[in-house]
Amino acid sequence: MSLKSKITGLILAGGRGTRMGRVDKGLQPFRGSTLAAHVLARLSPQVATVAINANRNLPQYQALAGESPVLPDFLDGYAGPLAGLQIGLQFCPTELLLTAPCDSPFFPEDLAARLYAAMQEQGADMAIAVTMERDPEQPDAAPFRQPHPVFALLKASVLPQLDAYLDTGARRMEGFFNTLKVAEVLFEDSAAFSNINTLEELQHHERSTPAPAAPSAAPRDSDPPALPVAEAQRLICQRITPVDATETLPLLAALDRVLATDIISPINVPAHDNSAMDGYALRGADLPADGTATFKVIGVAYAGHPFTQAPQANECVRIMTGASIPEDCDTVLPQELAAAIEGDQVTIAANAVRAGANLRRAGEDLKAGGVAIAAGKQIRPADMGLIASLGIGQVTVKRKLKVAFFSTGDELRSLGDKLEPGCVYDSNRYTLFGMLTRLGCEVIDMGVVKDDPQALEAALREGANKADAIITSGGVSEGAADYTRDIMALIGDVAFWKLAMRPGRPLAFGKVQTEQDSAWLFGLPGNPVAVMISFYMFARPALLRMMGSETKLQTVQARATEAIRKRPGRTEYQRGILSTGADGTAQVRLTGAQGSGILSSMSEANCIVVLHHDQANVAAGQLVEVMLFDGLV
Ligand SMILES: Nc1nc2c(c(=O)[nH]1)N[C@H]1C(S)=C(S)[C@@H](COP(=O)(O)OP(=O)(O)OC[C@H]3O[C@@H](n4cnc5c(N)ncnc54)[C@H](O)[C@@H]3O)O[C@H]1N2
Ligand code: MOO
Ligand SMILES: [Mg+2]
Repeated sequence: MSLKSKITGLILAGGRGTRMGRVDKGLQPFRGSTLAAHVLARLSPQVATVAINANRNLPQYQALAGESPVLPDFLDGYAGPLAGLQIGLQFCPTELLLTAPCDSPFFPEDLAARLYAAMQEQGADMAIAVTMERDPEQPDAAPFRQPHPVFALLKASVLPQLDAYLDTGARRMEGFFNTLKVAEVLFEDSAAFSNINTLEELQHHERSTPAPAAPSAAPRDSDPPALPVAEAQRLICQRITPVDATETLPLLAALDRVLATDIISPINVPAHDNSAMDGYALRGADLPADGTATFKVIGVAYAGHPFTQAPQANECVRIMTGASIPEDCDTVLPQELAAAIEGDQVTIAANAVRAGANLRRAGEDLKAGGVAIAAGKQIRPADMGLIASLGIGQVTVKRKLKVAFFSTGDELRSLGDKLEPGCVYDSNRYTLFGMLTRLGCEVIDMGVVKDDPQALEAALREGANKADAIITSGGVSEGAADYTRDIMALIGDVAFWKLAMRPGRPLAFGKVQTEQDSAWLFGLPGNPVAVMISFYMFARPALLRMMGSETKLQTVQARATEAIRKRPGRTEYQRGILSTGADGTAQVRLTGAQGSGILSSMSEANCIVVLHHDQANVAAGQLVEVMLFDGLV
C-alpha cells in the first residue's frame, strides 16, 4: 500500500481572515488562480483525496474541490483550526489526515513523506513541521524553534481525544497536541512554511517570481538560520532507536560491548562477613573500658580456611584479611594496634579499637537479587571484574553495530597511489576507521567514491543494504561538485543542515532506503578536522544510542592560559592541550592555527575546548569547558 493511499488531505480555509480585512483568504487571487488552488496543487500529489474545511463561500470552494467534499465546522462561531481538524477527522476515510492552511502555498512536496517517517519511527500519534527562525529585530540573537502546527499529519484515530478536548471548551492547538505523542520534523527551508497574512504580503508574493514546481521551489532564505548544536543533537536522537538483536558472549569477549539486560547478583558480595585487616577477631563487648585486657588466641582463620569455633569471653582468633569472621565475633583488632603479643596472649588497651571495626559485612558491596549493573552500560574493566565477582561467566550484549563509511571526492588518492597535482591523500577514512573501531562498531570500509552521481548512488545503496549506518565525508556543502547532497536526497529522507558551529558547519542527516533495507546516514563535511568534530558531536552519540548506550563525553573545567576569541551565536570547538599548571590546577592552551583542514593540530591536541553557543570572548585565566580525548577507562 502506497503512503499516498493512506492519507487524506485537509485544506484549512475556515478562518475569518481577520488580518486580511476579513476577506476569504483561500479565495484571494494569486498567480493566475487562488491561494487555495495553489495549496490544493501542492497537497494533491501527496494524498489519496483532499477535503476543504471552509465556513463561507462554499460554492466557490466546491467548484475548486470538484468531487471532493467541502466541510464547514461542526462547532459554531469560527472556533479556529481545531474545529476544522475535527470535521476533517470526522470525514477522513483513510488512516491518516494531513492538514495544510489555505494561505501557505509554498510548503514542501515531501511534507507527507517526512512527517510520516518521523511518526513511524517515534511511534507518535501525529507529526508536525518545525523550522528554525531568527527574530528580524535581533538578527544576532540565537535562532528559535518555530512549530507549524497547521502542517500536521495525524492518525484519524485521535478523533475521540479531540472531541473530548473541545468538549472542555478549550480551543488551542498546542493544548490539544499536549495530549498526544507528537513527533517534530525540522525542515531547513523556513520560507516554505511562510503564510500570507495581509493583502500587502499577497501583493508582494504576487509580484515576486512565480515558484517553479520543484521542492526547492519555495522562496529560499539566502542564508537560513543555522541550527544550534544542541537542537541538531536532539533532532537526531529523537529519530534513532536502539537495535533489538542481542548475543550472549563469554565475559572476556564482552569488553566495550553494551549490556542488553541487567546483571542481577545471584549472591551477596561479599558472601560472608570477613576481616578487612590482618589481626585478631573478638567480641566487641569484651574490649576493656579502661586499662588493658588480655585475650587468649584459640585458633587461626585464613581467607578460604574459616575457623569454626566461637570464642568465649576474653578469647580471640588470629585472622587474616578476607577470612570469614568466626561466630559471635564482631570486631577485628589490626595486629599493629595490640599493646603486647606474647605466645597465645594478646593484650589490648582501652580505645585501641572501636567495637564493630574492621569488618566487611556480607552483601555490603552487592545484595543477592539486586541489580549489580544496569542494562545499557558499556562494559569497562571495572564491570568485567564486578561481573566476575558474581560468578557470572557469560553476558548478554547488544549486537555489534555495522557502520559503512566512504570518502567522496575526485581529488582523493588512496595510500600507494601517486599524488598528482591538485590531489590529496584520503585521510578521512583513516580517522573514521579509528573513531568507529574505538566505539566498538563493526566497520565496513567502502573506499573512495568519485564525485559522480551514479557511483555515489550505488555506494549509498550498497551501504544501506550492508550496514545500520553510513558515514560519508565531503560533498555536503554548496560546491558545484557536491553531488552527495542531491543523491542523498534522491534515495532517502535526508535533511541538510547548516549548523551554528565551527568547524563542522554543513551536515547531512537522515535515512537512506533501498528496496531491501535502510540505514541512517551521516553526511559529514569534507574538511578533515570538521569530520572528526562532527563525528564526535553527532555521529558518536547517535551510534551509541543505536548500540543501546547513553554514554556521554566527560568534560572538565580548565583555566585558559591565553585569551580566546569567540563569537556568540555558534558553538566553537578548538583544539587544546590540557596540562597541570604550577598551582596544581588544570589549564589549557590552544594548539595554534584552528583551520578545519589542519589535522596536525588535532594530532597534537589532547582535548577539545568547547566554547558554548552563547559564550563570548574568553579572557586569559578564565575557566573553559574541556573535552578529553582519552578517558581513563
Ligand atoms: N560557499 C560555501 N562554501 C563552503 C561552505 C559554506 O557554507 N558555503 N562551508 C565550508 C565548510 S565549513 C566546509 S567544512 C566545507 C565542507 O565541504 P564538503 O562537505 O562539500 O566537502 P568537500 O568540498 O568535498 O571537501 C572540503 C575539503 O576537504 C577536503 N577533503 C574532502 N575529503 C577528504 C578526505 N577524505 N581526506 C582528506 N581531505 C579531504 C577536500 O579536498 C576539500 O579541501 O565546505 C566549505 N565551503
Ligand atoms: O566548519 Mo567547516 O566545517 O570546517 O570548515
Ligand atoms: Mg564541497
